Amino acid sequence: PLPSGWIAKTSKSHEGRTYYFNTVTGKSQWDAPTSAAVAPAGPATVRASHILVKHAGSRRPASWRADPITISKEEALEKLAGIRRAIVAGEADFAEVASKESDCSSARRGGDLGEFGRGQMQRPFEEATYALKVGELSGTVDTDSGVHIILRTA
Ligand SMILES: N=C(N)NCCC[C@H](NC(=O)[C@@H]1CCC/C1=C\[C@H](COP(=O)(O)O)NC(=O)[C@@H](N)Cc1ccccc1)C(N)=O
Repeated sequence: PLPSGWIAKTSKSHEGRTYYFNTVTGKSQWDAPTSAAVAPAGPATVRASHILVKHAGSRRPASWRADPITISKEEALEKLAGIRRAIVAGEADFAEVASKESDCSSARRGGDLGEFGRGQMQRPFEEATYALKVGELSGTVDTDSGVHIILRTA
């Protein structure tokens, strides 16, 4: 059997040759994976809150806060850096700032996204969250939705 996370697939472009696809990392390879090759999966689910600042390049440049959202990505990064500094300095409470500033519908829950497992969030968001210890605050994380800071809560 294949190590967990891997599936065998039949290649369409190489006369039906079998190849191997890792459903966690999205990697494909010709040779059968050995168990050492499996990426560390980490816990089945994590819980996090986030603050999302969208910008003109966001995949959906609109939110409960503003429609349309027209600030540039640079401005969004500056805004988020200011928010992060205030939180780290203890001058602002994460949930309070999320409820006022986050362009995600989770704003109404203080940024709380609830629990999620691998494969649910956009990859950069997932990787950043799984890399955090519980209670740790991420740096700025870039996804197609915009720029985020993430607080891992479980
Ligand atoms: N709990 C889930 N599985 N819900 C589906 C998540 C879909 C996932 N979302 C993301 O990866 C980013 C990072 C976190 C939020 C988010 C994006 C957007 C905002 O960006 P936009 O889509 O306008 O570009 N907010 C959401 O999705 C919200 N439903 C998240 C949420 C809100 C309230 C309660 C729980 C979850 C994706 N694969 O696109």
